[in-house]
Amino acid sequence: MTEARSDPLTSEIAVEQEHVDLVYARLGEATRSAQEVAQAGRSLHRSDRESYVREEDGTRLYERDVFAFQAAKRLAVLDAEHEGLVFGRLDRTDGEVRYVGRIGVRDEDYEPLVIDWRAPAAEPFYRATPTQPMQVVRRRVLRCQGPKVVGIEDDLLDSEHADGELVVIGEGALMAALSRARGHQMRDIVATIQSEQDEAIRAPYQGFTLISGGPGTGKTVVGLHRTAYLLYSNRRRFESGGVLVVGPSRVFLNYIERVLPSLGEESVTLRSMGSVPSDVVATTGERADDAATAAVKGSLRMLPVLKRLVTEPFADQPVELRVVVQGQVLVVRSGQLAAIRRDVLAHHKLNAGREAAEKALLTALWRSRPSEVDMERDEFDELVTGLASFTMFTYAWWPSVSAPTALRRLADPALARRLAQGPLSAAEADLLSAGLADLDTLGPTVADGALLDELVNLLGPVPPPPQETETSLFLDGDSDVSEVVTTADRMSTPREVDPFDLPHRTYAHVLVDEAQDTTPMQWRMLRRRGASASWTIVGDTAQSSWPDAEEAERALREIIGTAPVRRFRMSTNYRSPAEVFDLASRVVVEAYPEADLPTAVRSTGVEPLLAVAADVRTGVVEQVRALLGEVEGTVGVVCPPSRRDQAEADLAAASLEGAERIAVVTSLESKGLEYDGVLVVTPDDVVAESPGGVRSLYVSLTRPTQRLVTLDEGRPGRWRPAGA
Ligand SMILES: Nc1ncnc2c1ncn2[C@@H]1O[C@H](COP(=O)(O)OP(=O)(O)OP(=O)(O)O)[C@@H](O)[C@H]1O
Repeated sequence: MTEARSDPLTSEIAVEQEHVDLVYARLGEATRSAQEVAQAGRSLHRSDRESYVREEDGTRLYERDVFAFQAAKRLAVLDAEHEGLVFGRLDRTDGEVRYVGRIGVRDEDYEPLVIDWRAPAAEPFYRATPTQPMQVVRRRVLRCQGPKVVGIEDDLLDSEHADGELVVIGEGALMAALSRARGHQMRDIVATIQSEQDEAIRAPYQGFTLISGGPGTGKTVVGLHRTAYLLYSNRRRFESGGVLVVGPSRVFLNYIERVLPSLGEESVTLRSMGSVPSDVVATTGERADDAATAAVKGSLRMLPVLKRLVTEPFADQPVELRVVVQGQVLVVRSGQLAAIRRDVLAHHKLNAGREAAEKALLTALWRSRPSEVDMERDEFDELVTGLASFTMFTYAWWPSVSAPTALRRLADPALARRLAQGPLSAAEADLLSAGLADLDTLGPTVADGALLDELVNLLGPVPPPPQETETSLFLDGDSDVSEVVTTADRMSTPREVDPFDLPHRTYAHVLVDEAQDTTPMQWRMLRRRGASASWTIVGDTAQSSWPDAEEAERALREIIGTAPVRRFRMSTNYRSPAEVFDLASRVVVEAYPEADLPTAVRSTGVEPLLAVAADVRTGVVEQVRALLGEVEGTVGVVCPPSRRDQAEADLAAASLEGAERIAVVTSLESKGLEYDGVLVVTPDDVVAESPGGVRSLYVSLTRPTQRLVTLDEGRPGRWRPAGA
């Protein structure tokens, strides 16, 4: 007892535990009572179908139900994460004490026990500083595991108003949070959001909010917390309209996917850039193209090529229409067919044009009839459209074309060269066709996604299939119809059934992370999903993998148009130790002097290790073994694409202790991620094999939270800055 009193941390924890217990007890009560009300409501409906719950009961039922449902949902997530519902406390100059948490909880008298972190009353928790204390004397961060308080970190903001009894513990929550080892998933920062981050999080939703800043400045977490904030402050708009969060890769999404649920938000669609078009095409991809091919596929110069592609007739299409009417042969010849095609495509998308094409064919046939054909126009049309030869012709001559079927055609080098003449050089056209050779076997690459999306837009949705019996009549066997949409295509594009429907899903808010990598074609794809949305765009041009930064900028400016723009710059690197970031920034400024360099706040006293090995494969295993011993958390092995699989196999074969903490990634895949220890394998190859060159190496070098090791082959690499 005396011992507990003499230890200020223990007694302060006990005080906070009391309040946290109160909150959990209240939540338990509310959950039970909501279940009872819901149960009562259900039996009311069951016992008397004609009667309704009285309005006010209904509202209460709704409120409690929602409250308990939300609370139960959030608690399930929090328990799994071992993080607390209540994480902050403010002691104010007027003596008021406010607790801040992931959701707001009130007691029976409607007095707040905890304030939702997104509520205006919680703002001083994030904005108050010693120079502008906003009536806050002490800011306290509680560290909880589930409902148990396990730690406290205080910031004294206004010592003048602190009375003698106020206990201040720890050196501040931020440093404590930053020095903790990382797991394989990103954690929320709700307890330690910094003032400049808070401003971006709470900015109004309208127009475009652009958040920039160097590596590790919290752009991603800020974007995600902003999403949670927008849902809280404008729930009706954003929950019904939908929020889309786009990240660079599937690996990245796995890394961030817990952040929003831990903040109580689950109604958000997360998509990797490769899977954005999954609402309109069945197969999407995460494969990367090589640097040069990606540059061609991502460029706006692809647009005229795709436009030509959709109007280009298939090689095996019939060249002449012949039907027999009243014993007379009527013919529409190839020149006339071409004119009809041009005319219909001037007014219709290909997949919406068959009906108009049919009408034009009927008119052409009608005009060509000899005088022996003796019938009215209506009768003539009915007769001709009932002829198998006519229907078979129209399906073969005007097939419905799916986007993958169209894109696949560009794998033919001769066709690619012909259609690309002008916008692309012959060498670029060859890269394009070679880059589509694996489309059928391996599926699309990330860059193909935007091309497929553009094609869906140009072709229009594939119309519904004809009746089953007709399908087998016209689709089986005949080589003329080999390019029409296959049954597999049809089944795989279930959304493309209503020709009048907008094929793309649209959203009320779009968050684009790592936006510096978004190619112009991808911006077009994203814009279709957010035509009337507000946007948050997060990025750092110094980390761009896109070779033509100016073209990407132009594409973004075009999306923004005249909409209001708000800009925020994050200035502090919370991830990398100063020693690591110093090396990384020297590397990037040599090639990219305008890089926006943040200030690293933490120092570990350990310089990066620049190692050289005669044999890279054994070197990798040795260095990873050492790193596993030096850091508690994750170890990332960042490789050039050509060495990734080998490194993974060698590390698996070595069966190192702690192997579950290792992740092997390419420099491109390491975008947005972080590890406690990082080994960058052959940095010169990272530069040579990545579209962004030195900028991609900069990304790799800025992934560690603790230790950085680089490994050169044979001798010190050319990438090293002078003096390193
Ligand atoms: N206020 C904060 N409190 C605690 N940790 C923070 C804070 N801000 C950022 N961090 C941590 O810093 C690290 C980097 O954050 P994040 O990945 O969002 O940065 P980024 O700017 O997106 O980086 P990059 O551009 O390199 O991808 C994360 O571990 C994040 O949790």
